Amino acid sequence: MLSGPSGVGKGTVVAEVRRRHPEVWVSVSVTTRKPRPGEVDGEHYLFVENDYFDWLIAQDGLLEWAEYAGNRYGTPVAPVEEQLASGSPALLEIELQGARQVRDRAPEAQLVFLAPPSWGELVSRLAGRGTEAPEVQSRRLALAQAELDAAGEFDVVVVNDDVARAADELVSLLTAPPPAGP
Ligand SMILES: Nc1nc2c(ncn2[C@@H]2O[C@H](COP(=O)(O)OP(=O)(O)O)[C@@H](O)[C@H]2O)c(=O)[nH]1
Ligand SMILES: Nc1ncnc2c1ncn2[C@@H]1O[C@H](COP(=O)(O)OP(=O)(O)O)[C@@H](O)[C@H]1O
Repeated sequence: MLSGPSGVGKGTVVAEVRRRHPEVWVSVSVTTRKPRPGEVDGEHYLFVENDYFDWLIAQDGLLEWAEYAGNRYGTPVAPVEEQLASGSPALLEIELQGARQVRDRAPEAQLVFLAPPSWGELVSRLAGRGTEAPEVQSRRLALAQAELDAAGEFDVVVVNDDVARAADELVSLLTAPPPAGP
């Protein structure tokens, strides 16, 4: 499971993992957020209405869900269970509250935190992406500060200095998790 502050490069690193290792299975989340230009329904997210999200919660259809910066995001449980039953790992890209829920529900899950090389680099990546208005960026950066403070809750911290290197490190963690600590 991969978490990290907005703009650190989670989407970019996961896309690189898929490009290099098409065999890696990545969960597609549902969200009430509106698609950004270039985002494909069913590929990046399943974009849904609030009512449908409520229905999924009522059906126990989500492994975890959270509200983040004014929108809701959740992991459909059935595909993840199917994937794990097949004996192969599942990669979930989710935010901190969701990561905590998964940790409580599945203590064997491996939690990976993607960290920026520096705070300044995070700010400039988020601004450079240019998909959010400045006030939305500020909101996400305030959340980012809290997320960085929680990095110690994760099993592994991967620094996204270089996309290819970070993607390789993530794949090696998926295929050969480190031994459990004491
Ligand atoms: N809890 C939870 N968080 C999710 C899920 N899918 C995406 N997220 C997180 O929601 C946050 C906002 O995602 P998004 O709006 O796509 O912005 P971006 O990560 O900055 O590109 C990010 O931290 C994602 O990792 C999910 O299924 N559950
Ligand atoms: N290792 C990297 N070095 C430089 N820029 C990066 C790197 N990883 C991602 N970026 C850029 O940072 C911005 C945010 O990346 P994105 O994947 O959208 O982040 P997240 O999904 O964590 O919000 C994008 O413009 C992306 O091209």
